[in-house]
Amino acid sequence: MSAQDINCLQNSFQKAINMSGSPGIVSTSPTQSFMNTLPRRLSTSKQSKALKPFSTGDIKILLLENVNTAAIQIFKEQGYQVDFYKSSLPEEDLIEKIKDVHAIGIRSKTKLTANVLQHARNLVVIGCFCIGTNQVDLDYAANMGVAVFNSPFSNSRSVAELVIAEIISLARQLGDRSIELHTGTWNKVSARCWEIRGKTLGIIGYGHIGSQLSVLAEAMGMHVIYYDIVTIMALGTAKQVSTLDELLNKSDFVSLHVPETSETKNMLSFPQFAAMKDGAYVINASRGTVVDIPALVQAMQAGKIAGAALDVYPNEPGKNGANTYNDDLNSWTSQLVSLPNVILTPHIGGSTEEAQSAIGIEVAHSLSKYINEGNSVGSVNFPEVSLRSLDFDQENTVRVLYIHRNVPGVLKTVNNILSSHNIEKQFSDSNGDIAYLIADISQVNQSDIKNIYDELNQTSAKISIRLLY
Ligand SMILES: NC(=O)C1=CN([C@@H]2O[C@H](COP(=O)(O)OP(=O)(O)OC[C@H]3O[C@@H](n4cnc5c(N)ncnc54)[C@H](O)[C@@H]3O)[C@@H](O)[C@H]2O)C=CC1
Ligand SMILES: O=C(O)C(=O)COP(=O)(O)O
Repeated sequence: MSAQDINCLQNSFQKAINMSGSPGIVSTSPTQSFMNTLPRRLSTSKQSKALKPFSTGDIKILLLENVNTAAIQIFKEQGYQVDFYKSSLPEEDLIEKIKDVHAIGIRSKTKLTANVLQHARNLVVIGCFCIGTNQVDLDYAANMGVAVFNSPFSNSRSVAELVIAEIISLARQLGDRSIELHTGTWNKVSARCWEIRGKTLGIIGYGHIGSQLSVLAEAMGMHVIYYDIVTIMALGTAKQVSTLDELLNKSDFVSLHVPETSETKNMLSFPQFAAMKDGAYVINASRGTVVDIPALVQAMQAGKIAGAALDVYPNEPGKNGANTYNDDLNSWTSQLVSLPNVILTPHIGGSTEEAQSAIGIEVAHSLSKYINEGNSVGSVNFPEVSLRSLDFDQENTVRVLYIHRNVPGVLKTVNNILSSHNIEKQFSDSNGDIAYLIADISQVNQSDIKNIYDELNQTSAKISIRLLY
């Protein structure tokens, strides 16, 4: 019987977060603990200092940014309380909402900064229902004992297909022809319209999306070169080049597929546009900070760049609607929209039915497994630890989930505390300053549970503790 079948329970603890110091200074103080098996539905009191079992029905999850219904269904099947919003929330509303939830699901828009996370008293896990995790302060979350999960490749194909469409659209000036005809102008031209066969595509960042794009582009007869900070096996007949400049010098189309980092900020700016071929095209479906848009505008006005497709922007509106994309958000908007052969899309690279439902299922399962079993495999900020499902058939078994600072002597201390019980299985790993131990212990009486919790809670390296039973 799996832990899910049994609707295994989760603990809870109230986190009192002391933000007077660095992000690393996070103290947790339990006000409750939980779990039991399904038939029991016991109430919990947030004020109580005693350990009280509670059901998955007590788990609160906040879902923002129109996370797919497949995820909502999975969470509801788990019995969690789901609070769902179509858009992101203004920061003050987010701070209010995040205070009491155990889990939050977001997409690329919601910024989970230290300033927001410090208010999260009960938070156990964050789900990014997308690829990028730059919107979350991952270190801060790890130091709070909060694991973060994403979906590393469920929307890669959707992005690659969009980019293929954009390469052809830019080469044939499709956007302009369509706008002209929508407004009554017949403009049949072939000047500076090209086939893409035989042209060179330069891919910056040859990861999941870049390499997928490479295969599709070659299938249409393009030559592919790529630049990446790591050496990556070429697919098909693509070739890795050793410098960004070499890629820029040789490419007819340049497409960016790097994450948002300090190194990728303004990766294409004035010098890089100057290094590109005359009449080249630029496509950015990675992150808005990667292309210096005023520099792009200038390069296009000068005729150096013949077209651009942008899916992402340094500032993006928090919700759909008219007049959300204007100069109030980005000072260069009016200049950009007045240029010919510029395709602007509202961050829809991963927005397909296929991608969104696959992401919904994948991330919802990751979150449920972490909440119900403590399984952190796939987490992007945490040691990856799992144990096979807790054996609920065996009486008096408790799973201990202990997140702690990665300092010497912790295992000895913890195992001393657990030593009067039978440690059935145990696994521990570390990731930088954070370490995570899972242990299943048997021969534990109900009366022992609070003692174990209290003793673990007094250990100096502890970040957070959950006991599942
Ligand atoms: N427009 C949209 O809707 C979507 C946008 N994205 C964005 O696309 C990005 C890439 O996604 P994946 O391909 O899945 O990521 P990935 O992690 O599989 O690949 C990224 C590649 O970029 C390389 N890289 C990192 N820093 C670099 C640098 N300074 N110079 C050159 N190469 C560098 C890495 O080594 C890696 O090979 C995501 O981080 C996300 O920001 C992802 C999905 C949808
Ligand atoms: O997956 C990503 O990183 C994306 O950029 C897609 O973001 P979204 O889910 O559309 O907000």
